Amino acid sequence: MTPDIAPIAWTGDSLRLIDQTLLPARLEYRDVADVDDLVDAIKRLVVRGAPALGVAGALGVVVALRQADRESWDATTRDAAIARIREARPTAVNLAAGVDRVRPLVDEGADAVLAEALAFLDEDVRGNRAIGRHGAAWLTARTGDRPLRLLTHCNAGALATAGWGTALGVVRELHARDRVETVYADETRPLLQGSRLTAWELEQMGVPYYVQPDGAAAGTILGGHVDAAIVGADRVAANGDTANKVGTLAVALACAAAGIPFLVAAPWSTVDLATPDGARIPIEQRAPAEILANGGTPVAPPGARAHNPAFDVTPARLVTALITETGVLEPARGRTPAEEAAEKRERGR
Ligand SMILES: CSC[C@H]1O[C@H](OP(=O)(O)O)[C@H](O)[C@@H]1O
Repeated sequence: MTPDIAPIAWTGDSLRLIDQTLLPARLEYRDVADVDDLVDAIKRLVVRGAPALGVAGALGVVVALRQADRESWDATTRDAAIARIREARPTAVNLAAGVDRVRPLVDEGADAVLAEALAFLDEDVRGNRAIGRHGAAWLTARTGDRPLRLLTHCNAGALATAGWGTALGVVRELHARDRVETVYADETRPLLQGSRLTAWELEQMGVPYYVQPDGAAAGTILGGHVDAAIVGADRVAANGDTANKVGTLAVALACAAAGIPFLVAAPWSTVDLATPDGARIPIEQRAPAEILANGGTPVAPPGARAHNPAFDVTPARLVTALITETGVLEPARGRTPAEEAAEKRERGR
């Protein structure tokens, strides 16, 4: 399925990425044919968002194999390069899962790996469309037929996936049904994925929205201006605890205090059953300069220290609904991904 906004694609020779650090001012692409380039692109968030990182990981193995052929790497050098891609960012389980999805095919060569990676890309887009349908159905079943006022945090749109989006995929589906009154998009300090990327996507969709400071979210929610919050995820633990962009926990707490739904939209590729709970999810700590400077200009005194976690963890008891491509589970009511996965396996037998 060809996505309308394709943040990641294979050109035949290289991995083509939308350079998300330049949006919304400039829509430019970066063609990556070198492992060092890809690791840099992942670390600098040229490509970002858990599902997008998964596909970048899978296609990144093709990049490594093609480079290994060009530069006559031995297997040890090749495997070390693949490991560097896999470990480029720690929190989104999708990156490792994407590499692991194609890793068994490495000895069959780049073409076999590419076929599997492109199948993975297509699965992600299809899954996101299903997430949109399941999320829209869950919300409309609980809110009647009035248009909804939604709140998002960070960017979980087409740009964060192989296409369509997860949290914004639900917004797109609701918008297609004329069920969105407005969206409050948290700007999402420090890298502004909300004001730069979510706002850009909402403009493309024609959805009315406000950009707001992250610190305004609780007041907007408790002020009665929001019917539901919907966010993405970078890793969902087996018990339903969810890691997402820093500031998400505050949104979830405000939703609980206001008695409105807090929804997480994520494909099963973001669920990590090997991680039992949120305490075991590795949280990426990013550079102090992202906090202490603005566009390279210091904003804090020279001696300032920074605490810059890229993510926080929302406990399952605050997650009203986890929207996946196979349906909706309700962790706050005790339904865990581990239980759901076990039942899916039983049904599959
Ligand atoms: C659809 S998952 C998007 C998820 O990833 C973002 O993190 P980053 O921009 O640092 O890659 C953020 O947590 C989003 O919710």
